Amino acid sequence: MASVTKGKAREGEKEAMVRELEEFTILADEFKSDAATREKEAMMRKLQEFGIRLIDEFESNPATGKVVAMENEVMVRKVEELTMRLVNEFRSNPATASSRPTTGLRTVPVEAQHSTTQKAYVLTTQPQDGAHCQDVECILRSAAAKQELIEYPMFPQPTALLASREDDGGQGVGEASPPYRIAPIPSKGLGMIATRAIPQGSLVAGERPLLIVPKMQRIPDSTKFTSNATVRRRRLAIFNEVEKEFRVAFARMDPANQEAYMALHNAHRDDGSGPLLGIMRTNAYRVCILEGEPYSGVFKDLSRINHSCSPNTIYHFDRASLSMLFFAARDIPAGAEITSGYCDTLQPHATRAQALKPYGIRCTCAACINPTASDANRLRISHVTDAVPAIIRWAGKPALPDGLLLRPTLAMLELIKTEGLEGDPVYVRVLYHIVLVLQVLAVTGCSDSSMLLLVTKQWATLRGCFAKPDREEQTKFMAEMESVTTAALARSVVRERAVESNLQGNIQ
Ligand SMILES: C[S@@+](CC[C@H](N)C(=O)[O-])C[C@H]1O[C@@H](n2cnc3c(N)ncnc32)[C@H](O)[C@@H]1O
Repeated sequence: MASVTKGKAREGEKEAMVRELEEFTILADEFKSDAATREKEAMMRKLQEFGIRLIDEFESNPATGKVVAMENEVMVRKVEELTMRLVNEFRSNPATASSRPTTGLRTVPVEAQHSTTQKAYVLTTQPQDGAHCQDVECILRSAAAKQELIEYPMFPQPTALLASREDDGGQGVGEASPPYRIAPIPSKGLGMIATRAIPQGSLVAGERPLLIVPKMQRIPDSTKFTSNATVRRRRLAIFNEVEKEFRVAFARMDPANQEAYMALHNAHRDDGSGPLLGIMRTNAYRVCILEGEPYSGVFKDLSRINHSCSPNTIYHFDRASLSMLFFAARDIPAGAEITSGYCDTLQPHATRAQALKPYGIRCTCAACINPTASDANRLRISHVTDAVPAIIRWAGKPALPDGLLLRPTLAMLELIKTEGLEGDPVYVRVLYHIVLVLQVLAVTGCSDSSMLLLVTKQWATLRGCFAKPDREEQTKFMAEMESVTTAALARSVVRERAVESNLQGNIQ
């Protein structure tokens, strides 16, 4: 299996691999109901995580996935190891051994393994804070997931900007209203249009989902399969069961939210997905992780945002307000379409085109129409790595020229802007590199502080558009700042001494 992950696997091989991994997940569920020990449960979780990540990678990018090839290989080896252990345990476990055939995963009978006591999911309406039409219907895997959702610090906060239905009847005009309207876009269906200029870093929209569901559709405990059920049949059965689950949650939703949900686009009408699942699969954003499991949500307005390979937004899910926040990645003029990236926009055109297929999208943006130069640019941009250690080394060596790192980092920033990738984390990373270099130059008196202030402000604004850094990231950031400042001070002392000795030399 590892050989097909080396980047250039054919479409059929990838599909087979995805199908196999889906089966691992099914197997994982079956096994879970029999797992008696902690070790087995931990194994299951790991296996599922790897399975989910791999399926994600391969579905979104059939050539290499979003991760680099090395990482892919390591992941696949781990999945293989875990699966072997799992299957061996399965066979040697007296509770399951007799019912397990020895002919591989495809023919594993499911019916003998289901726990009838295990509850499949928990339905809850959150946050119930009194905001009209702003409650979110949630299908959660467990009561523990619900606890994790509602025990988040400061939960529930109001949404940052109410959706247009709340304050001006959806007209989208006036300063208090959202700066957008939903309108038809040629050859894209509906889309989101800026009704006024939105400066870089400003909030475009804050909206709670209509429905939150687990991202991975699992086989419910009640599902029965015959021992020779094909993958396709199992898949359809899963779709059916999920649709039933969704229907129960849908029935609990506010009628206005039900109407908004059913009005959304469905690109999965012909693949066996029911209407509720089809709409979820077309419109969902990943929202949060609960009990280690990713969840998706669909939105009345945000799900109208169309794809671009040069998106003009940055978004993250804010757990405290249970809402998705969209920000302008660059200045958005009034009348421009507001867009997001449905795929990894640093990947080449061919890979992006594959990832967009499930949405029925044939992208006609500038980077897709004329991909040769753009692919080369994006490849260069994707190679940007953490340059902080290099900056610290440069700062600590006063003999190295002042412009050594500034010129290439500024050039990279321009390249990212040319490709319209200000919404990608790489842009913030390069801004950070420039801030550090300018700091060193300012301390050594080699640049004026106005540029430093300007770039620092831009970096801080855009950094705030992404999810808050966790404690580990914050600690790393503080340590980096300290190292750069220390190196800059040492550099400036050496420079001052050199100037002094030059002066003395001139006087003598
Ligand atoms: C999440 S919906 C976006 C809103 C949708 N346009 C609507 O009318 O509700 C995704 C669907 O929008 C369309 N779409 C999104 N981005 C597009 C693009 N760049 N070009 C063409 N169609 C696009 C596709 O039909 C896709 O399945």
